[in-house]
Amino acid sequence: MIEVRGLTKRFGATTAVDGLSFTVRPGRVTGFLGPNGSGKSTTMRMIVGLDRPDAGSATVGGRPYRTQPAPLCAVGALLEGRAVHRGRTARQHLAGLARTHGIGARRVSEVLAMAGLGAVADRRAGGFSLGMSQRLGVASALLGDPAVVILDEPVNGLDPDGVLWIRTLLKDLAAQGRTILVSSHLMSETAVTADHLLIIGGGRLLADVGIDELITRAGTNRCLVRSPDPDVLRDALTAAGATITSREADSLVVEGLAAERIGEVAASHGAILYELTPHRASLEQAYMELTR
Ligand SMILES: Nc1ncnc2c1ncn2[C@@H]1O[C@H](COP(=O)(O)OP(=O)(O)OP(=O)(O)O)[C@@H](O)[C@H]1O
Repeated sequence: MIEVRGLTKRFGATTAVDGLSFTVRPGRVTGFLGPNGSGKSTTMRMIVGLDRPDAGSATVGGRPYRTQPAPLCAVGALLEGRAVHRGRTARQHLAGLARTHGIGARRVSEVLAMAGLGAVADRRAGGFSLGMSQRLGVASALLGDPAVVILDEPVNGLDPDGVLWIRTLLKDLAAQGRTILVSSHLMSETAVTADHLLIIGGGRLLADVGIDELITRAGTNRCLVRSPDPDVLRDALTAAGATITSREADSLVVEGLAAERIGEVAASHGAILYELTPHRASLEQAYMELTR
């Protein structure tokens, strides 16, 4: 568990983080969302003791990061601009970190494989692409088998393969009961992986909310419905209280009814469904409205 209370950081006249309080719980992926410059990195840096707060506190598993006896085993963090000695190989880099915590060579090989770096483990990290460097950063974060994982924009620089890898990894880590905090400035990316969202703007908390609740709260319950019986469906859904905002050959955009209810209405009228997709654009809209 991560607990942040009244956290504040100023850089000269800029208040980067402004009285932030939130709790990040285990067993789920928490997305830390906000536009560029909203204070995500600064918050994460304060959680792991790299920046000193002007006010407030952050604890991991009940104690400040700086007082953790074996920090790598308590918190795994990937932060922007993490330094890797360019002349060292990926394995040497990890082995160096491992030595500071009495972690063995076997765990180094394990995290190299987990990060998909097995084949390049003995190449110099200086020649790594941005995506490979990100993978090495994630491998470093997981080295100590930490209960809490903090990743700052891990998708940056990853190819589609890498993006899929990180999504699956985050979900697996959460399913193992770990606490996962992952930042992004993109709702579309976060919505795929996160169960819960912390949305910030101007260093302040705008929302601490489950993804499903955000959709409901935004009141933009929109679904794309494809069917060979669009006329039957249009009439039945309208009668059930929905608004049809668009109609094409075999598809309808339906507002005001949850996907489950649309399915029930279709079944009770014997209408075949080819597709029933809750609109992710509505999440994007809710995010834009919150952070405007
Ligand atoms: N070391 C620093 N010195 C001066 N200003 C800083 C420093 N670090 C951050 N800031 C400022 O604090 C604010 C918050 O920055 P931060 O990097 O935490 O935001 P962010 O949400 O992580 O943005 P991004 O998505 O662009 O990384 C910005 O206005 C930034 O310019």
